[in-house]
Amino acid sequence: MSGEWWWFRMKMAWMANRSCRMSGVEWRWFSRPTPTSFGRKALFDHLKKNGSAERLNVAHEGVHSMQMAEDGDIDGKLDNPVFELRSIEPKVDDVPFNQIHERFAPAVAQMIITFALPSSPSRPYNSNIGHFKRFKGCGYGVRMELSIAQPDDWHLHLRDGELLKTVISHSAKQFGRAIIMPNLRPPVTTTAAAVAYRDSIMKALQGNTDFTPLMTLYLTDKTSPHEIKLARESGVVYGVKLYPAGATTNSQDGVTDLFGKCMPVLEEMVNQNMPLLVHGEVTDPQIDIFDRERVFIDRILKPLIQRLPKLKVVMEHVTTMEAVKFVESCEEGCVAATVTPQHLYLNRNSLFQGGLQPHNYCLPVLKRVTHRQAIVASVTSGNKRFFLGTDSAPHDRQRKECACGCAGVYNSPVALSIYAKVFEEAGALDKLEAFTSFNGPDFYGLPRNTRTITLKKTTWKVPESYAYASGSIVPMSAGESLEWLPYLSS
Ligand SMILES: NC(=O)N[C@@H](CC(=O)O)C(=O)O
Repeated sequence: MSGEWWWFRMKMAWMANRSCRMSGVEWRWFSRPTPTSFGRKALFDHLKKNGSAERLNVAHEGVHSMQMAEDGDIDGKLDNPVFELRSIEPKVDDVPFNQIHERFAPAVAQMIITFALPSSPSRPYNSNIGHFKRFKGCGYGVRMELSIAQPDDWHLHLRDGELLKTVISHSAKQFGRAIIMPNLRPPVTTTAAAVAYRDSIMKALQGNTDFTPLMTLYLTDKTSPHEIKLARESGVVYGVKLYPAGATTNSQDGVTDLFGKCMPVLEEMVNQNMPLLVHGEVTDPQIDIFDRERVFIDRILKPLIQRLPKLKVVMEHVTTMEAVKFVESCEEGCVAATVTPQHLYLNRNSLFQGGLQPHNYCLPVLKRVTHRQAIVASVTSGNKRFFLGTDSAPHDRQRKECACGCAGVYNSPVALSIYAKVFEEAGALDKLEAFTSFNGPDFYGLPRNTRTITLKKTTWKVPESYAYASGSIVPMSAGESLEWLPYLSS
């Protein structure tokens, strides 16, 4: 090769319904010139002659994309690429191509693999190199991208004032819509307050109308059934949040008498098909903090659902195997759950590793690894009852790193990268899109987003903090390297 880097990109539309004919494909690409070198046409003629039917399917996909690449979106020249493609038997010393298939094929709307064919080290070789090892004796890289329907965030704390202005873009850059939690000070207890809060969010968005806040009301013992009617009529309120009084940040005005004073409101919510969004922890000081979710299910959630089987309920930020089992046992479409990045990715060791870690402290608190594993198993199984809800909950650094630190993990900037990582590690990237982008709107009876977002498998470093006028916020995984960087298509 002529002292240049050769790039070509093979773009495979591995749609779900095409995946089976890909099965069993085993390809490796060798970049170095070998005794038999081919131009592009010769390569595919060769494939036709030597490949099996399945292999030819792959080759045809390849032909399309090479032509697309030639049309100019590729970095480099393709006039007469010289390379050899060999089919090989499974085995040997590096990651086989069929792992790409195993991990991605059923899933992914689209995957782009970039092979860099270096003949000179003059260009940086390691940019965009994915997690695939280089093949022995030859250099090339693989770049991967997942394109999925744009996700929504079904549990988000945006706060107000300066904090709102600081965090809003992190959500609006990635998510189409978000359920906005009402635990401000004072809490958003009326439709009028929800409308006003929505206005301030829209203002903070500074003209970005692609992001839609879905407002919620904060349930109290005093909420009236009439307020639920108003909420429904407003067209901007999508749920009512139940905070047991004292359970978490800004919950002091929450509910103390669910089965008494709140019952008429809950009945009206059934009439209005208005979902109840539940912070599922008891506040009984006798109950160990790690058991509060489990006990809540027995004492509150099960009896509630028995009394009002048609009430739509979202168990927010599930953290235990009991919670996922319970949600799985309920009627699909009636009871669902949001799942945060931290409860899928961390366990309670992360609170204490190397000293107290306040930025991993949230409520419900992180649990044992066995709970995390159970949540991962349910969510990555493709169960429609589970969907993305970050519970991203920013607090000023000083309010986290102090003698009595607030609960809440700020995860908006890293959420999609972490979800993708968890699904990838579970071998379930094919289930990611339903979790991030389909199950939520389906449950809420809203249309799925039509835009797409691309997650690029490239390493990026999470900032240590985000500064704002009165302080700074420390994100989840601050300073760590992550992959799967999201880009919204314009
Ligand atoms: N998750 C948290 O730890 N904190 C949330 C409240 C909540 O959802 O519990 C917050 O508003 O800070």
